[in-house]
Amino acid sequence: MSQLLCSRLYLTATSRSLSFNSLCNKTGDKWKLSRWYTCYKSHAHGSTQQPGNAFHRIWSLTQRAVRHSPSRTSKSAGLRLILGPAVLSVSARLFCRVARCEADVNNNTPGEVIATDPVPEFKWHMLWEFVKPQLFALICAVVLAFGAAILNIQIPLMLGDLVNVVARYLREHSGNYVNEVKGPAMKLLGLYGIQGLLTTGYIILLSRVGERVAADMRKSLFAALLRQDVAFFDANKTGQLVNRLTADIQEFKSSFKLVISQGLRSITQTVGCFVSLYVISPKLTGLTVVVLPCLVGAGALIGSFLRKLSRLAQEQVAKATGVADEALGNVRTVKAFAMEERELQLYACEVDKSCEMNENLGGGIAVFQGLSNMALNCIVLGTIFAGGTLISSNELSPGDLMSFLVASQTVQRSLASISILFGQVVRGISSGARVFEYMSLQPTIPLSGGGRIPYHSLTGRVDFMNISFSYPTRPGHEVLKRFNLTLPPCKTVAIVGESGGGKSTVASLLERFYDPTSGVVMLDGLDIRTLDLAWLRGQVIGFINQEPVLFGSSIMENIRFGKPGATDAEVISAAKQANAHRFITSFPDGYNTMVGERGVMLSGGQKQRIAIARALVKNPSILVLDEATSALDAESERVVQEALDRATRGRTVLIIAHRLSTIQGADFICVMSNGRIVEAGTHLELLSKGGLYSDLIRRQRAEGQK
Ligand SMILES: Nc1ncnc2c1ncn2[C@@H]1O[C@H](COP(=O)(O)OP(=O)(O)OP(=O)(O)O)[C@@H](O)[C@H]1O
Repeated sequence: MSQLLCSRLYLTATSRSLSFNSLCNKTGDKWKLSRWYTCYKSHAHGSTQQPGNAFHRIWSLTQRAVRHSPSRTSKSAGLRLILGPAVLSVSARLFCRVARCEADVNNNTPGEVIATDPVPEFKWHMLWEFVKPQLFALICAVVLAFGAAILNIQIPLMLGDLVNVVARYLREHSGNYVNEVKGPAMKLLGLYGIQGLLTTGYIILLSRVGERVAADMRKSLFAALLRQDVAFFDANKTGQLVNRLTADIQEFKSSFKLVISQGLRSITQTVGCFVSLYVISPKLTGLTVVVLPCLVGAGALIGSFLRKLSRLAQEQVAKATGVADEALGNVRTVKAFAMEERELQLYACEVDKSCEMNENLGGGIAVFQGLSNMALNCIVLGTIFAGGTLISSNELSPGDLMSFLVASQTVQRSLASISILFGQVVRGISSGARVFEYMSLQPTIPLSGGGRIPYHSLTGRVDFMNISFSYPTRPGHEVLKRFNLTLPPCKTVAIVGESGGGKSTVASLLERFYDPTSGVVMLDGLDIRTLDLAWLRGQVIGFINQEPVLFGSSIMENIRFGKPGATDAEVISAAKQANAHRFITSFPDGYNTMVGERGVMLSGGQKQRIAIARALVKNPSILVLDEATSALDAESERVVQEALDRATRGRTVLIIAHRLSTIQGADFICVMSNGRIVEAGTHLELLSKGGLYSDLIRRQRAEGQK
């Protein structure tokens, strides 16, 4: 409708010589946007006032500035009359809601929803490494995008030519109308066609480049994460790391594509169209130069509000997803405690909040689009009024006015997209910086770092010599204190003791998940820090813990995880040793049975036996059993224990156990307390001592009789 009205006005202005000077006064000086913005910033970020009050105060300042302006005109007053109350109420509500939403999100989980970590430095040389393989496609995309933008600058001028031809024909009524129009119209059509082709070309190339860069970054980041040592995963949440792989790389990819497509196009078009505007009419250009920045500034301000609202809404959606994720991931616990209703309420509460935020966002966008449409149409109107005056004084042709209108619309669109682009670029750079930061992290215990593999076959002797250790995440808390222990070749050594005494920590040091703060762990007389870590973990040490984690693939693949190149026969032999072959073959799909996510489709005892088979398939010299049977019922424990007894023959074994009944046959038993060995000997020797070990035995027997 507004376009129809404008075209009517355009026709009136170009056909009649009316004077519209009074309507051409500039209004940009009255809005005092810079003052408004400064006020908004100081109130929004520093003030202790209610955000809504702050907004009203800012608005009244603006109103006062408008009222006291000496050059008030009827147009600005009219605008203020129409827009003032509406904008005031809608914007104040929007402002309050943004502030409230932010407070909500901050209050619910402090420091978790809104990331406050300082943004690391963006590493351009790392980006270059990913862009280099796509350089040719990227250069082609840039050239095509640049070409499309240059052609876009030509369009207003050619449209003007076309209008001039029509106007001349109307004035002179000579020649054939179709012949007159055909030439410029065909040229214009050709230009549209070429521009369409260039646009298609650069978008295809750019999405290819973007996708490939993102895919390479994902692979590289995943490799970098897997390279890190266990201490890194103690300190970083899995969700955060997964977010780097997904959301951050997605954000970076979007920004990357946007900068090259929209950024390049918008800047080229803005500069080119401004030159065209100036060539067509310096006077009209002067008017545009005054009004446009004000509108773009206001647009950027509202846009930043909306982006903030959008970010908060996204974070709230992520929070709701987190609640659902946790409930579904732990569905057995939820059901066991009949907490379905509570989880539903929690989720519904988070979803309602996100719904409210998204509604606010939708409202904000609607207001923004309504206002910006109106403002742009007002500019068209003003240009037609002013252009009509120039036409009446023969300073401008109707075609030139048309060119000017189209070119100025292109400039407005380009400036608007540059302002949006700016925020996107900032977000993209910070996402990229975080991704590159993780990529360049070097593990303190590198998996492959030139460590050696001994030529001789191992005896399997292990010595913990004078070990002191604190976890990197808790440096002040010494878990092991000058700890000494020898695991003789082919013997079974058990560690027992109170909970939290440091038993599992000893196993972690042998696996070299961590390095001791002081002291050495020796394997066959060699410091394990000098040995090849992949060899040590992959071939020398087999590890079975209390809660075996299986992957969501087949039983065959899960056992083969212990030795990637193992033949089917090796896998089956390991399964037999682990007492697992019989139950596996009782399944309809046998070794191809899928075990479900984390092995949920198997019983605890079955999972444990597959884990034993997985450890045995690599035929390790050293076996570490960290409470391998403590989660099982009596019958499962019997079958698993039988498998373990067979598995431990001919190997050096370290058993960490709670249930003392399972380690009575060990060659040597150590009792740990507070990071030290306080008693050591065989079962009978320790019993005869009557110390901590016999205390523990007595307590467990008493508990068993209850
Ligand atoms: N990843 C870790 N980061 C920081 N501290 C840890 C970590 N793992 C364990 N600890 C701490 O180290 C101490 C020893 O833990 P460890 O797991 O070795 O004890 P444990 O004797 O095996 O206990 P339990 O018998 O209960 O399994 C505990 O105080 C524990 O809180």
